[in-house]
Amino acid sequence: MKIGYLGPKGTFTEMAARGLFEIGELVPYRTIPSCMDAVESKEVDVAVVPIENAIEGSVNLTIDYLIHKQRIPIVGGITVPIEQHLLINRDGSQEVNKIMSHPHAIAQCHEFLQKKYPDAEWEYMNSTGAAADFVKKNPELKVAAIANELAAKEYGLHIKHENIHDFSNNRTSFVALSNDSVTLTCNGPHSEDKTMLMVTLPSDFPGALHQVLSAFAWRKLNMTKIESRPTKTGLGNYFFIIDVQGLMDDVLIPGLFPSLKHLGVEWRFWAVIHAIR
Ligand SMILES: O=C(O)C(=O)C[C@]1(C(=O)O)C=C[C@@H](O)C=C1
Repeated sequence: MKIGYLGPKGTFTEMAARGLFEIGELVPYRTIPSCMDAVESKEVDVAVVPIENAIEGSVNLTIDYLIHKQRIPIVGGITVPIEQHLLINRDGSQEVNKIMSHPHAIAQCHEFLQKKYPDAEWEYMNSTGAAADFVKKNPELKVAAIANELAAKEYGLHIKHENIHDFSNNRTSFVALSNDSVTLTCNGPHSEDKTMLMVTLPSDFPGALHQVLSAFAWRKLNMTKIESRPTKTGLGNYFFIIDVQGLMDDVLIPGLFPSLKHLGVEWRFWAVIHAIR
């Protein structure tokens, strides 16, 4: 089995892919969309991409691409603890005037950067691994990467500052996308199993969202997230992403759908089965 992931080597997504699948060939892609396109063109059997970070919230690129471009089924998920380090070249300067990383990784370390490197420039990269790769390839520059321990090993970089993320409970959830049924490193139900629903209201009228949420409430469905995203059809047009605890085969979630239909709501759902870490 070929597993596409947001590369290059040494990203958190690689860690997630290794946690989700015991066997398979890992194929790195430069961006989240190219990784998802590779599933549709059958270059790979499955793609692993980040979907939500505990500090920064949703990975909008993944959600929007999943909804507007490639509606690939979610076949699994995993949540990975995120520990960020500041990496520099072993043979390079100890001085740092530029810090590179994925935007989420930079945002997760704002306090540290403000305190330790208030004058350093930031440069956003496609992934933490891409930043580490750049630092490795440019020893003459005074650059550092925010990335993980795997990247430090992979690119032979020195950890100048360890655990620089501002909040200790930093975690990111990743999903596996595939048109086929795949075998996950997963055994039985998990407390983080959830169903993700995309809900579009029939029209904008007072209480429309309240009516939809009532259908969840009286079934005692535990919503763990609700978020609005633009439909991209015009200013002020939004749909909702709703996460509900439990899987589709639970009795209560399928029972929700007739009510949504009655309210004229359009919906789409994905079951996110979590691998055991
Ligand atoms: O850059 C990486 O290593 C990724 O896997 C991407 C990503 C993200 O999209 O949020 C994943 C986990 C961390 O939160 C930082 C970056």
